[in-house]
Amino acid sequence: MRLQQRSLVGELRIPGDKSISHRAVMFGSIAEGKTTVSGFLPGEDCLSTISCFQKLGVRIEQQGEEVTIYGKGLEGLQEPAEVLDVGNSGTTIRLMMGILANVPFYCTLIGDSSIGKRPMKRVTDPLRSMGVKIDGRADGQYTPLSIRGGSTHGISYRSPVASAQVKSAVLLAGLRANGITSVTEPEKSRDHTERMLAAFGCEVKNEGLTVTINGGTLQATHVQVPGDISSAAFFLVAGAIVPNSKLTLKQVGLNPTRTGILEVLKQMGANIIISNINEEAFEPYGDITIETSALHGVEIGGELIPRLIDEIPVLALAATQAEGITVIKDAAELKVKETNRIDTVVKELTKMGARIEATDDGMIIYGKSSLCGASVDSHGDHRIGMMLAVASCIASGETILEQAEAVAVSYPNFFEQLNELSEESPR
Ligand SMILES: O=C(O)C1=C[C@@H](OP(=O)(O)O)[C@@H](O)[C@H](O)C1
Ligand SMILES: C=C(OP(=O)(O)O)C(=O)O
Repeated sequence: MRLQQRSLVGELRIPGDKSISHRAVMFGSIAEGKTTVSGFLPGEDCLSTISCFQKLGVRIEQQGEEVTIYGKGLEGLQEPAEVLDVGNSGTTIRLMMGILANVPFYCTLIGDSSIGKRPMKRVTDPLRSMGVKIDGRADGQYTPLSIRGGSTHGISYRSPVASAQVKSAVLLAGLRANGITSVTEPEKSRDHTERMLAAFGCEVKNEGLTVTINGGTLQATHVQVPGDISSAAFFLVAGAIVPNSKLTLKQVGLNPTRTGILEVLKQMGANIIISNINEEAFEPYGDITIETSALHGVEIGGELIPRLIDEIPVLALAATQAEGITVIKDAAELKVKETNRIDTVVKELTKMGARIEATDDGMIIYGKSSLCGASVDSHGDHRIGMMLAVASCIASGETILEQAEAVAVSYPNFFEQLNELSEESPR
């Protein structure tokens, strides 16, 4: 795909939150009754979740952003005749394993080549200690994985990583476990599972960094999915770094476990206004306006990292346009995402003229540098692809993006929206 400089002005409706869309389908599939979902993200990852639950015998109808799920409870799931293919989606495989821990039948789980490199022991270890039978490559570290659940018991699990996928898998496995199941994390990760379990009528206790569940049955409900702040992040950074830009992003999720990006951009000096906030919904949302801003470098680490983990590639781009040095630390988790995002960010932004170094747990970016067009590659990672497309908006000359189609994993209409905005003020 060929891309070039442009300024960005206008209003956008950001597509539905990926984490919440996955959970709406999963929880609807194991709830009793008809769950309806509006604002669903029809991205490839969430479509993989739908397809897996259909193979587990759940009737699910999806038309664009509207989904209807005819749940018959956990006991309504059926042993699938085929392998469950999660595609590129870590959320699908890890949360689904937690759900499959509750049922006494056999499933095999596979994914694409990226999923084949992502660590699964973080989930297989605690689930095995609950009594689930799991086998897989490298003793259950990698796909293909096979799982047979059934009679399990609760555990008090202290997770070594702040991961919502690990936390969710263990909590979901606790739904039919004998006794109490709790998870304690080193830092607070996104809490969509806890909020949505409560919305489906299941009691969840939150105490500091510990979440506890004492079994539970889910009742169908309606889920309204807000816009995905991780998708909005690309336009937030674009609005801040592209000259003569002003963007308003409508109805974006503002769950505090996800809003680290807003805190960091403000700290960097970005002009951000949040309006029309709705706190009544089970997931808060509001409109975010951002305009071209003079940014300066910052240090990003600690408890902030899980609250902006997926936004780090695009924050690294923002840092190339900030005066001074930006240090990103405590972010070794980036190495086990769709790609090693420390390596792919550094490699691709260097091609465009950025001064950026990889460290063991993050990166150091020396701003401000002028970026130039180059031949760059998403490496099949949606977030790297979108970050590079935003970089092309400020780069001199033409940028050629290989494997641009990867963006469909989380943001199928990303290029359409980018083009619509820049049509209003071509340069
Ligand atoms: O639970 C979720 O929906 C997610 C949790 C995060 O992963 P980890 O749990 O591995 O941190 C995040 O990076 C991913 O995009 C979505
Ligand atoms: C890491 C991501 O997703 P997942 O873990 O679900 O593949 C992401 O969307 O950036």
